[in-house]
Amino acid sequence: MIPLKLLVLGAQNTGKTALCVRFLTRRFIGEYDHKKEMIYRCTRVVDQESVDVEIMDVVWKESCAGSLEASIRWADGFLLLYSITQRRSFLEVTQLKALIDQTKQSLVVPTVLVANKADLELGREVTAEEGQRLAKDLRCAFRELSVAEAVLSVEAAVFQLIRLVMDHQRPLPDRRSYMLTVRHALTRKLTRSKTMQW
Ligand SMILES: Nc1nc2c(ncn2[C@@H]2O[C@H](COP(=O)(O)OP(=O)(O)OP(=O)(O)O)[C@@H](O)[C@H]2O)c(=O)[nH]1
Repeated sequence: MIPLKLLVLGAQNTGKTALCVRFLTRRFIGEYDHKKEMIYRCTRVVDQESVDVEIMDVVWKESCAGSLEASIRWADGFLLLYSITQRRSFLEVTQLKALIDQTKQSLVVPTVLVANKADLELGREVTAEEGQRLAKDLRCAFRELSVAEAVLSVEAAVFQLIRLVMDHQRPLPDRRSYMLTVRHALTRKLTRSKTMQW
């Protein structure tokens, strides 16, 4: 089976490695000393289906635009991270998403925007509402969480992305998002024709 490829992206110090390690081992390890790009491999059961997953953790300092684009081309889905204690990392998300859309040449790219370090409320520089608004603007799902404190939220975010990718890879008429669009269009049409009968 071809593995499903996820890329974790975000500014420096947002918790990218912490999130990968948390998802794979369920443990939170405070400090990491890895200087190379890493690809983690695992198998998870999603909706009764066994799925092979590869997760790439890009080391920010090393990633020049060219290699970042190569990593984006490699990936099927994206976890875009920022830290709620670092407004700069929040502002960088827009640029990263633009690079993803441009590289993928698509406006529908499975992406979950993750606002990390929710345990550091005292140092908060970005509100949850701002995160939600940005996610909507950039056509992403949104999760605010703490990799340090909540393993279940980390799993939920990654599983949400896996489902988005699986849905995206289905033939068009089988996609949940496609079906929803059709359903909404039909409902609108029905409502209009009922209004006309009155
Ligand atoms: N309080 C808190 N600290 C966190 C959380 N997630 C990560 N950290 C800390 O934030 C720092 C950066 O975490 P990393 O996982 O190395 O971040 P990174 O994005 O991979 O960093 P680069 O590899 O430099 O790009 C570390 O000191 C982590 O312990 C969190 O949810 N809460």
